[in-house]
Amino acid sequence: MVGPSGRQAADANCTVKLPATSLPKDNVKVLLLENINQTAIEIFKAEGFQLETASGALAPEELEERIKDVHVLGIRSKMQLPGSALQHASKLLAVGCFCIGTNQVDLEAANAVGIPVFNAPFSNTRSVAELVICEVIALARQLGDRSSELHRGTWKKVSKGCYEVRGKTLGIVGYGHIGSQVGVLAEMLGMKVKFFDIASKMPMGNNAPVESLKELLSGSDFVTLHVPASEATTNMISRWELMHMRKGSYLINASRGQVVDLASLAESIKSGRIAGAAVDVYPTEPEKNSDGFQTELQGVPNVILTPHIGGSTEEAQAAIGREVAYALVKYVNTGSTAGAVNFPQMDFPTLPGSHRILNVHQNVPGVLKNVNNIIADLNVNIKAQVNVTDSNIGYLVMDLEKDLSHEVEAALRDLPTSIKTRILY
Ligand SMILES: NC(=O)c1ccc[n+]([C@@H]2O[C@H](COP(=O)([O-])OP(=O)(O)OC[C@H]3O[C@@H](n4cnc5c(N)ncnc54)[C@H](O)[C@@H]3O)[C@@H](O)[C@H]2O)c1
Ligand SMILES: O=C(O)CC[C@@H](O)C(=O)O
Repeated sequence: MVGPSGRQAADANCTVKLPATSLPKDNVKVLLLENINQTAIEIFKAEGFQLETASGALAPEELEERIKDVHVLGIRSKMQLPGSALQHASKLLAVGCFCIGTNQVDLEAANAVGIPVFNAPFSNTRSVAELVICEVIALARQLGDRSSELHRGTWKKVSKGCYEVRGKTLGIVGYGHIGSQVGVLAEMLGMKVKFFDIASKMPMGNNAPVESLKELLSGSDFVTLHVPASEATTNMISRWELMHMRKGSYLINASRGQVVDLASLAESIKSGRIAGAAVDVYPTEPEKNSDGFQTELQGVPNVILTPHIGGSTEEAQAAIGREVAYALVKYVNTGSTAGAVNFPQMDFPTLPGSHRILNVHQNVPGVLKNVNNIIADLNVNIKAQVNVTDSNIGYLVMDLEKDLSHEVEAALRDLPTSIKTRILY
C-alpha cells in the first residue's frame, strides 16, 4: 500500500500491482532536492522506488550530471530547471514542484519533451496567510525593531508611531488562493479589505475590489502582494508605485522576489514615506541554508526580513509532500496527469486484463490516423483510447488487449511524431 491518507480511495490506482511490462519499481529512481518533507520520502519508499535526497538546490552542472539517470525529480522553489538541463534528462518521466510556484521550471521546454510538472497549488496557502497577518500587526507595532533592540540590551518603551490594526485598510494585490485567505483573516481583526486583481474575483466577506493598482496603493494603510512571477509582475512595485502609496503605510511581499524593486523600497523607508516592510522573498535567494545573504534592506528601520518561510510550517510541508508525491506515483503507475501544470489532463481508471500505452506526440494533423493504422494492421483490440491535447503536444492513452501490446508500443515509438512512449502493467 502507498500509505495512509484521505486520498487513498482516489489514489487506488497508485497501488496497482505492476507486472513485468512497466519499468520495475526498484528501477524507478527518484531524486529529491531542497529538504523535501519526510511524508514524500515515505510514499516513494513504500512504493519501492529508489530514492536519493539532497538538502539544498544543486549547482547547474551538478544537476545536469545527476539528472541523467533520474525518472522522477522533486524540487522546491530554489532549484532552477531550464530547458538546457532537461536535455540531459533522457530518462526523466516527471517533475514535482513541492510548493505552489512553478516559475523555477521551464514549463514549455518540459512540455515539449513530454515531461509533466506537478505542484501543490494550495497546501501552504493558510501558512502564508497566517504569516502575513502576523506581519501586519508586527509592522504596526514595530515589533521587529523592539525585539532586536532588547536582544542588544536596549530598553526602548515607545508608543509613538505604533498603531492598532483595527479599522485600518489592507490592500491585497492578487486575490487568488493566498490573497483571498488573507482578506478573510484580516476582516476578523476588524480591518477593512480592498483588493486588486487582473481577473474578476468573487469577494469574500466584505472584501471590496478596486479598479486599478494605483487606487489600491493610494487607499491602503497596508499593501500585501500575492501575485505570481510574470513579466507583468516584475518590478510591479517600484519607485513610482511606492510614491503612490499612502504616507506612513506598510508593504508586505511574500509572493516572488522580482515583484518588488528592493532598492527603491529601502530608499522609501529611509526617507520616511513608507513606515516599514515585511519581505519574505528576494530577487536572488541562497541555494542552501549555510549560504550567506545580503540585501539592501538589512539595517533599515522597521523592516522584517524572513528567509522565504511563508509556506514553511510542519502542516504545509507534510501536506505538500503527500499531495505531490501521490501525483508523481500515480503518473508513474497509471499515466494520470491530473493536476499537471503544463500538460493535457488525463485521469481514467485502469482496466484489468489490459496493457496501457502512453504516447506523447507532436500535436500535428494525421497522428491518430497513423496510430489507428498501426492498430488495424496488427489487428489489436482496443479497450479504451483517449487523446488529449494542448497547442503543442498530444497525450494519447490506450488500453489494449495484452497479446500484441508490445508490438504496438514499438511501432508507436517509431512514428516521427512521437516524443515519449511507455507501456504499463
Ligand atoms: N512566500 C512563500 O513561501 C510562498 C508560499 C506560497 C506561494 N507563494 C507565492 O505567492 C504567490 C500567490 O500564490 P497563490 O497561491 O495565491 O496564487 P494564485 O494563482 O491562487 O493567485 C494569484 C492571483 O494573482 C492574480 N494576478 C496575476 N497577475 C496579476 C497582476 N499583474 N496584477 C494583479 N493580479 C494579478 C491572479 O489573477 C490570481 O488571482 C505566488 O507567486 C506564489 O508563488 C509564496
Ligand atoms: O517551499 C518553498 O521553497 C517555496 C514556497 C513557496 O514559495 C511556494 O511557491 O510554494
